[in-house]
Amino acid sequence: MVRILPMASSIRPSLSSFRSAAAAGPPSRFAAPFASPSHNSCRPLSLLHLGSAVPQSLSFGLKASKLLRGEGSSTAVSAAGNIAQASTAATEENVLEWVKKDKRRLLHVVYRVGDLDRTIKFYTECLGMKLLRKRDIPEERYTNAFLGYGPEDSHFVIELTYNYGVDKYDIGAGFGHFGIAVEDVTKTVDLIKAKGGKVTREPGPVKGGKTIIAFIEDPDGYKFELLERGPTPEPLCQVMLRVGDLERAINFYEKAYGMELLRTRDNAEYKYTVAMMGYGPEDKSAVIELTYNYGVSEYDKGNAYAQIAIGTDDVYKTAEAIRLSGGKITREPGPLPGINTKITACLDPDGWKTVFVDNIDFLKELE
Ligand SMILES: C[C@@H](O)C(=O)SC[C@H](NC(=O)CC[C@H](N)C(=O)O)C(=O)NCC(=O)O
Ligand SMILES: [Zn+2]
Repeated sequence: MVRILPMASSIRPSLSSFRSAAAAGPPSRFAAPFASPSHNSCRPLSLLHLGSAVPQSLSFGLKASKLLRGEGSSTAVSAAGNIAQASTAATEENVLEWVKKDKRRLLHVVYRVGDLDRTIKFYTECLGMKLLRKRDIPEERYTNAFLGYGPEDSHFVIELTYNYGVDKYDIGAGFGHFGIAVEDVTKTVDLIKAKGGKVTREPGPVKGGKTIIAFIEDPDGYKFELLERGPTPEPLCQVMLRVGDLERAINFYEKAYGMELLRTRDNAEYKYTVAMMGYGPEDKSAVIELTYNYGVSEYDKGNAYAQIAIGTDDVYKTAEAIRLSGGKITREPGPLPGINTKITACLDPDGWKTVFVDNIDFLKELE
C-alpha cells in the first residue's frame, strides 16, 4: 500500500510509521545525530558550558573577556561564559536561519562520461536536449559539455565531464537515475528505440502507483526515468540518490542545504521510501529524490557520478551552516584559481557531494 503525503510545511509524518515492522528492522525513528566518523564536525570544547544566571549589568566587553580568561570571581566567570554561549548559539541560529532565506536553486548535476560526442548525440537526438556550451581545460586534461532544456541562468542542466583517455566509469549502486518529464512516454520510448537506444523498462504505471514511467539507459549506462507529465518549465526534473537513513538525510538537506521536504512516498510492497527535496514545487523545479531501501544502510558509489551544484549568495555562510549541520566541508569556501568563481564543497551524511557556487560569479561565467 502506498501513502503519498503532500507536505504542508508544518505537517511531517514520522517516517518510521511507514515502515513495516516485518521489514529488516526499520531504521531508528530518531536517527543518531549525524556523526559519521568520516564527517567529524566537532567544534572546540568551550568553557562556555557553565550554568548560572547572567547579571544584566555584565557587558560582554573587555571585562567579560578577562572573566573568560578566568580572572575574577567564579560567579562572574560563569556569567561571562553564559553570555558567550548565548552569543555563539545566537550566531549559529542566525546562520541556520539565513540558509532558509538564501537565494538557492539547483544549477547542474555533474557526472563523468567516456565519450562526449556519443553522449551529446544521444541526449540531443533522443532526449530533446540542447547543447548549451562546451569548456575544454587542457591543463587539467578534461572537457565539460553542458546540456539541458533551456539556458543555464534559469534551468537545471547537465554538466558532462570527459577526462582525457578515460572511456569507462563505474556507476556504482548508490546512484539511481535522472528524471525527465515528457508529455508522452510511449512516443519518447519509440523514438529512443528507433535511434538504437536501450529501454530497460517499458512504459506503464509505476509499481504501486499511477504515474506512467519508463526507464532507459544512456551510452554510459546512466539510468533515465521518463515520467509522463504535462508541460513543465523544467523537464530535467529529478536526480535520484540512494541513502542509508532517510530521516538523517532529510534533516541534513533541510538544515544544511535549506531545501524543503516536498513529499514522501512509502512503498511497503516494494520495501522502499522516497523523499522529494528541493527549492520549489516538483512540477516546476528539479528535485533531489532520496530513496531508502528497507534495511540497506550504505551503497558503493562508484566513480562516475560527481555532484550536484547549487547556487548561493554567500559560500562562506553556506560552509558554516553545513558544518553546524554536521556536514563535512571538502573544499573550503573561496575563489577558484584562475576563474575566481567562489565555491565551497561538502559531503552529505551518505557521502554524496554537493558544490555551492556564488550566484553572481556563476552568472559572470555565462557571459
Ligand atoms: C517517484 C518516481 O520518480 C520514482 O523514481 S519511483 C520509481 C520506482 N523506484 C523504486 O523502486 C525505488 C526503489 C528501488 N529498489 C531502487 O533502489 O531503485 C521504480 O524504480 N519502480 C520500478 C517500476 O517498474 O515501477
Ligand atoms: Zn524518480
